[in-house]
Amino acid sequence: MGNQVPFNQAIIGEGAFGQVFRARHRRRETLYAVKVFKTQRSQRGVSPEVARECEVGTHVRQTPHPCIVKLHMVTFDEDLGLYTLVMEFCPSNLFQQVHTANLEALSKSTHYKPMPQTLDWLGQVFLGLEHMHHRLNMLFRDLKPANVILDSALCAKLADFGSGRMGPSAGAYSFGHPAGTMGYCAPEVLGGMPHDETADLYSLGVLTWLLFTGGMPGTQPPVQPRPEVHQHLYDWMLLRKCVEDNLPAFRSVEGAEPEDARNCVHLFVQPPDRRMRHKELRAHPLFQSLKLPSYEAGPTQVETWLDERGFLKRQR
Ligand SMILES: Nc1ncnc2c1ncn2[C@@H]1O[C@H](COP(=O)(O)OP(=O)(O)OP(=O)(O)O)[C@@H](O)[C@H]1O
Repeated sequence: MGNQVPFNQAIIGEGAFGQVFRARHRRRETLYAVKVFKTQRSQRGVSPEVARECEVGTHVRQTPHPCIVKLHMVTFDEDLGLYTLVMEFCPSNLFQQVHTANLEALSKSTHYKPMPQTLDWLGQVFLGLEHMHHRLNMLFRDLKPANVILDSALCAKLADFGSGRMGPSAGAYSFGHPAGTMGYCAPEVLGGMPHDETADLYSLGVLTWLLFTGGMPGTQPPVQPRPEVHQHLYDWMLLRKCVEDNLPAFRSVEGAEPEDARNCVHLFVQPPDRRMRHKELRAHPLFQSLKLPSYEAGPTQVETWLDERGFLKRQR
């Protein structure tokens, strides 16, 4: 990439703190995604949010995992005051997949049909979270479909560390506002209460529900605008009601029974002390057919498992 300046046409997207560009290596044909953080000229140094994202990114880069986006470089240019993350390029994400499946159902006046890879994607997200929680002692805190990106072999990877943090949280908001995204983030995070890895597992429950039903939590507008935390509790109650009443219905997915999926989501959307943890999820009937690599497995064994299931990107 050297001194190449990305063209406008190569912008992939924009987050609260930076833009993501697609870039091609000059000699090799490899594509990269480059996240460049916005800085304000008047400001001395970068914002604490950006510094946090880069700190978390640096840890992820040092101990990589096949189910977390590969970070090639985390750089800081002192003269320009510019932080940059260079990542592997992933052409799609779970939000796009669910959205497309919903549009297809609408256009054919039929019901949402989950992608056949659904269970594998959930297994991959689970492994990425397990690595973050237990190997890196880190919380992700913004698990949602748009932050699960898919590489060219359709392998799911966690991306966007802007809400991540090292270790559990005592509850206070780090940057004056709660981490995460409404509808997906656990009520205790939004309520400013202490939280740990079970907060990410709550979001995994929402993601599971979404992939199996195509539904969107919180899409029903509240009668009156509510403070954020009330809106979130409303989302939580709505989701629990949906799971209990089977609305919208859990659909069949290759290798998984809809009833197992519903039971699994139910165990995730409980209050934190009653939520399933990693060990229980590994033993849950929904995940057993995946034969997940053991917790002790290193990246090579995880790659072998991905290869056996048809999700390994071939190096060029
Ligand atoms: N490695 C990647 N490959 C391809 N696209 C990516 C990659 N990383 C991020 N993107 C895409 O770039 C866009 C912006 O991502 P980014 O993480 O900056 O922001 P966000 O999640 O949209 O917002 P925020 O950071 O405010 O939560 C998203 O559409 C995301 O899917």
